[in-house]
Parts: sequence; C-alpha cells; structure tokens
Amino acid sequence: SSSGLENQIFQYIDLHQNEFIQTLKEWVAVESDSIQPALRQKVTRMVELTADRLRDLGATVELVKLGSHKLPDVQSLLLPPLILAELGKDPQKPTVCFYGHVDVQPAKKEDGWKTDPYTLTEIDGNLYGRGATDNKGPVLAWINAVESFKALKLDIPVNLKFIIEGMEEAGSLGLEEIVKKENQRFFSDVDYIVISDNLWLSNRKPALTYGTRGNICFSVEVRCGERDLHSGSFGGIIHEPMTDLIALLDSLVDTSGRILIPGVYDDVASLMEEEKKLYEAIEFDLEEYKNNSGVKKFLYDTKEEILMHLWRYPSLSIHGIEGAFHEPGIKTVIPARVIGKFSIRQVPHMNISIGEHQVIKYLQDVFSKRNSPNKLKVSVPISAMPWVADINDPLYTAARRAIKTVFGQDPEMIRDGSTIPIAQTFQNITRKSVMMLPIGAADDAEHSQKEKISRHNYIQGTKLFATLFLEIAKLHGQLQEVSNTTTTN
Ligand SMILES: C[C@H](N)C(=O)N[C@@H](Cc1c[nH]cn1)C(=O)O
Ligand SMILES: [Zn+2]
Ligand SMILES: [Zn+2]
Repeated sequence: SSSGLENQIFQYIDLHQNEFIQTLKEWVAVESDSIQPALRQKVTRMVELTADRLRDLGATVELVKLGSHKLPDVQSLLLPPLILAELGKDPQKPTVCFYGHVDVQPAKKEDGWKTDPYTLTEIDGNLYGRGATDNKGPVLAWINAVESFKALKLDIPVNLKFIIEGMEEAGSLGLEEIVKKENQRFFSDVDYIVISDNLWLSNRKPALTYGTRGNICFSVEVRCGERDLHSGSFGGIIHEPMTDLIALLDSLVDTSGRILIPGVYDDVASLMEEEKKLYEAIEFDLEEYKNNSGVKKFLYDTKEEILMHLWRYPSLSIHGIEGAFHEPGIKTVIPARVIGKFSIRQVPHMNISIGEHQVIKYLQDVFSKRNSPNKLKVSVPISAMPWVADINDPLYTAARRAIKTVFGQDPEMIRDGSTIPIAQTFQNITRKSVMMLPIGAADDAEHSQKEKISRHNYIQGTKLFATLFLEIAKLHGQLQEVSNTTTTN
C-alpha cells in the first residue's frame, strides 16, 4: 500500500495527466525516424527538444557530438547528438541513471495506419502514434515523475542522470564509444542503470525484464549491372539478381522456423530441467498474445515452446528488399541491383563475429552453386549483444516493491525477444546493475501500424518511476546501514 508521500505524488500525477499527454503529443509530432536519411534533422530536433525539457527540470545537460556515419549510396550523414544530463549530486543519495531513446521506426499513413502516425490520437483510452510506447512515452514518464517531485517542492531522494540518444533504432551508432570514454567520469558515481524500452508479456500484468536477445543485421546485395532492364527485351536471357536473391533468402530458414545456417545453434546453452520449470511457472496467455499479433497460428502450440523460442533460441527474420519494385501495379522491369535485409536475434553464449562468418560463408556457398555471373556482396550494418541481468540485485527488489505499490500486484519476471543494443555494453563496461522496467503492455504494437501506449500505462508508469526513486532511496539507506554496521563491527 502507498504512503502519504506517495499519495500526494500520485494525486499530482492524476491531476496533471492531460498536460503529460499534451507533451507526448508534441513529441510524437516530431518525425524523428533514425532510419531514413532524409529525416535525420528531425531526430536532431527531437534530441534538442528533449534537452530543453531536461533543462526546464533544472538538469545540467551536455549534448555530446557523435560525428557522422556512412550509409550506402548516401554521403556521410551526421549523427544526432547524445544527451548526458544530471540532476542532483548529493553524496548521501544513490545515483540512478535512466537510458532511453527519442528516435523512432519509420511510419507512413499509407502503411495502413488508421490514424496519422505523427498525430497522437486517443481512442478508447489508448494513445496511438509512432513512438508513443517506443520510446517517447516511457522517456516522458520518467521526466514527468521528476517534474512531479519538483512541482510539489519535494526533495528527490536520488541523484538522477540521463542518457538519451537518437539512434537506437539504427543500432545505437556511436554510443558504445561514449560509454567507454565516459566510464571514469559520467558513470563513476552511478549506482543503478534503468531502461524502460520494452513491453510486458501480458496486456495487463506488469513485468520486470532480466534478459533480451541480441541482433545481427545483414544486407545481401546482388547486382547484374548499372541499369534496370526491360523484362521483354532481356527476360529469359540473363541471370536475374532478384531470382538469385530470393533463392538466397529462401535458403535461410525451413518451414518450421529452424535456421539452416550450419553451426548457428552450436553455442546455444542446452536446456536444463530447472530452466524448463521456470517457463512452466510463468503466467502467459497464449491466446491473448496471438490476438495481439493478428496471426491465426504460431509455429508452436505450448506456452513453454513459445517463450523458449522468443527468449532462449535464436530466430531469423527477413525484413525487406531494397531496389525491388514495391509500389501498386506492375512495372515490367528486371531490377539491376537488389538488397535483401535480414537479421538473426542472438541468445546468450552466441558470438557475434562467429555468427557473421557462418552467415557470410553459407550465403557464398549457396550463391556459388547457382553459377550466376552476378556480383554478391554481404555486409553487417548493425550488431548488438544479448543481455542478461542478476535478478538478485537490490535494484530488482526496489522495482518489485514499486510495482506492487502502483499496480497492486507482483510483476512477472520475464526476458524479451527484442534487443536494446546498448544494454550489455552498459553492463560490461560500467559493471553497474542494469535493469529493464517496462511500462508498455504486450499489445502496444511496437514497430507496427497501431503503435500505442494506453493512458493508464503512461500515467501509472509515471507513478511507477516516482515510486522507484523512493524505493531505491529506502533500500540504499538500508544497504548503507548494513555495510556501516559491517565495517564498524
Ligand atoms: C526493444 C526496443 N524498443 C527496440 O525496438 N529495439 C530494436 C533495436 C534494434 C535491433 N536491431 C536493430 N535495431 C529492435 O529490437 O529491433
Ligand atoms: Zn525502443
Ligand atoms: Zn524500437
């Protein structure tokens, strides 16, 4: 149950919910898509807007330049700056660092959105818009929580730091280098790192996340020449790049979803009896999850198999083909250059560079058997490690307590099939505790045409973060007492 202080904060948050939603609307309106080069300036604008908001809270904000990167067919492109901010430097208080991103996945109304993706629209208690849940809503919920303490003139019981980036959806380009560089400075007094950029496993039951998969993204280019060709003039007499590419893509997974690349499963940890029990014990509504996807049948029928194939086995997904005609109607053309894009979600113990080599060798082997004169080029634009945390860390205890206070129930302890590229890097380099505390529900449709966050989750999420500050401070006080007692004894 909540204390007087918590009730005061919750009341403030409830009363100001429409203002919090208005700010989310302003943020969603910025098309901060980090994938399409033409929108890069909007990402930078979004980072600046976030920096302004943090300055309004009284934080010291540094905008760190990340330089530029090279994309195929595009001159080098400036990366948006990274926000490093801090609020409070009391040596008696623990320091909590929040990581989030304000860039989004691409979205166009024509993709099949019922509402304009960049106009936050409330329908039946849900706030629809690109970035509503991934990740502008949760970043703002953290900011709203801080604002609530400030507005009520309450002492924030923790020191706060913020790392907010604009390139997460493109693989957090440039961030790892800064984490290494700032390890002895920005991170030196950080006690805990919190990320809220994934979803619950259920539409209603809150969750705490202790693992994510990694990802290696591949680009496979097949080219026959410089120009597209008339399929009447050349069809039947050339090796078509698209035919080669489709054959390559078709060789990657079988009909049961098993990855066909030799060696891919070699390093996947074998399944122990203890771990099996863990999946059996999880509350997971398979029908609800299926309904959320809009797909009638999954590859597996039991909850245990589904969870294991999302969390502890790798998966391969084909994302798209660049250069192929994709508009409505028929264009009778043979595209000269096509680029297939796919990625492998990696699980603990798999190695990125081994995975890259296995895939490249396999594609070259498959291609060579086709006797095609076309040129094949395979590249790896993005890769990210899987992440696993220790749930016995005090940070998880604080979060469990905060969840119980705000949602009135214990969280489901989950892993996640998706990837936060920087999570494992934070853990490896800074050696601090990293925790994922999602506020989005399983039906939030991240990356999809109906992305949303519910008003309820956005507002309760704001309360959750405010309560987390209090719980971390309480726990930290206790921990310090314990360690003081230990040293005096
Ligand atoms: C979970 C997070 N909100 C997210 O969507 N992350 C992306 C990051 C990524 C991985 N490869 C390329 N980008 C994801 O999991 O797709
Ligand atoms: Zn995200
Ligand atoms: Zn995302």
